[in-house]
Amino acid sequence: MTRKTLVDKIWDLHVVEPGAADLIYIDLHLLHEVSSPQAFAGLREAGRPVRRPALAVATSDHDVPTDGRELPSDAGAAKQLQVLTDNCRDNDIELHPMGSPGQGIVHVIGPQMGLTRPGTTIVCGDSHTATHGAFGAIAFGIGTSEIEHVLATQTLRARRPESMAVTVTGELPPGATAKDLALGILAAGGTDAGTGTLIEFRGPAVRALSMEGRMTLCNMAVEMGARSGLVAPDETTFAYLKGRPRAPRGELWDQAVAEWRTLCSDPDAVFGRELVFDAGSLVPRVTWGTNPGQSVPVDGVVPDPADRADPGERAAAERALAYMGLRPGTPMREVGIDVVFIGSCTNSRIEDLRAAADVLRGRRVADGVRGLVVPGSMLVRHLAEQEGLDRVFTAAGFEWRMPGCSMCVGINGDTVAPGQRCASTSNRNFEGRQGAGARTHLVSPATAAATAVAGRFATPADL
Ligand SMILES: CC(C)[C@H](C(=O)O)[C@@H](O)C(=O)O
Ligand code: SF4
Repeated sequence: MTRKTLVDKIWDLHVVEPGAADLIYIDLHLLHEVSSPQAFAGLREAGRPVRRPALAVATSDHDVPTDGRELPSDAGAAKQLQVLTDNCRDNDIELHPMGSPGQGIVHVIGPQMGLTRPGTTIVCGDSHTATHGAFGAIAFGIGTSEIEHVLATQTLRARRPESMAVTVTGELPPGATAKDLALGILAAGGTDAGTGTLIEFRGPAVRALSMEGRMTLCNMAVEMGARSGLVAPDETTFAYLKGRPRAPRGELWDQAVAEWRTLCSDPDAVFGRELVFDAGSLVPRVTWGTNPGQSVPVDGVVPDPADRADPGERAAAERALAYMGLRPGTPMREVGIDVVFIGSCTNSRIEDLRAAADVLRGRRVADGVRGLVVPGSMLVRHLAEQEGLDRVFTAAGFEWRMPGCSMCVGINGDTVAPGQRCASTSNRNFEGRQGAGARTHLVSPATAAATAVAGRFATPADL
């Protein structure tokens, strides 16, 4: 009887050469235009080919305009997209460029194609690679020199991460979503609770989440300082993957599922760290500060920094409130907003758009509010249009955009103006993230939609 965590089991299966940092085999390497150019340049200079081009898949997501233009107005962004195209062509790597049916945010297209699979190792030059962990994969972000190493060898030198268990007990109450759960766990544990670990999310409330909800949760594991997060695969995982274009078929499918069923932590596995969170009393949340751990219930108030005993925390809270332009004690429901962004690899999948559209059907955004819906991929956009969601959004006064990272990080030009307040379904509310001086409040898609209608923070139940 072993006492291994799921992370250790998957890791062990991938060790090519043990060491202080192991050399591990990488099953899937995802690429985008922002973090890959130098890695390809390094290979070229060294005269080395890409070792396993068939195990790499690239997409254009961060730089792409989402307003229908064919090229970014920024010359640097246009160049980056062209360089990715050239690198993929020269190295025989599958690319989903702007405008193509498979294009989308890298963390949205991997799962939707059935490329993201249980028990695999997945890397990408992007911190939110953790999203893929929802399928029971070890998936984490890497730096440029590591991208080059993976391209050249299909392996990576990496320290085995410590396993952390985040056990979510109880049941999510109606109205509370996976995003609220992620924000709740972050508020409870803080943004360093998982530093250096790989978090296994488990417990009944996690099992009850859809695959898309699990992706939202794992996406935000990195905001707890973790290298990544994962969820052991189960029937929900298999049902999601079955029939996807790149998923195994026929006999291979049956074999794969039989193998995937063995992927779980042993009952008495030892975790380096543990956090237990009760989902039973969770309500929709909204961030008030400048890190994702600083959130309160939507029916709460802006906290008072003076209540913090720790001087460092107090100073950080004061600084956050100054940046956010908020006064302690203000009910969040009285805080007016200028922009609502529904998108990003956290919340731009079809269930997210359905949740937002359900709230917006037959309603209008408040006067003066700008609303943007940016689907995570061309496929999500297409599915949404088939269901008529695009018409719900446009009738409500939202802009219906082309897929990409967009206002999550603002490098494609979709930004929030200085001093403006944005209710955003993304994962980071750092200073300047959505534009210089922009004030970001992280919320779920349902809360974002209700907030757009009310013009101030609101939940669907408030409308
Ligand atoms: C541009 C990219 C490397 C970056 C990341 O690593 O996460 C971005 O996706 C982000 O979310 O800030
Ligand atoms: S959507 Fe945002 S968080 Fe996700 S990869 Fe793009 S920029 Fe990063």
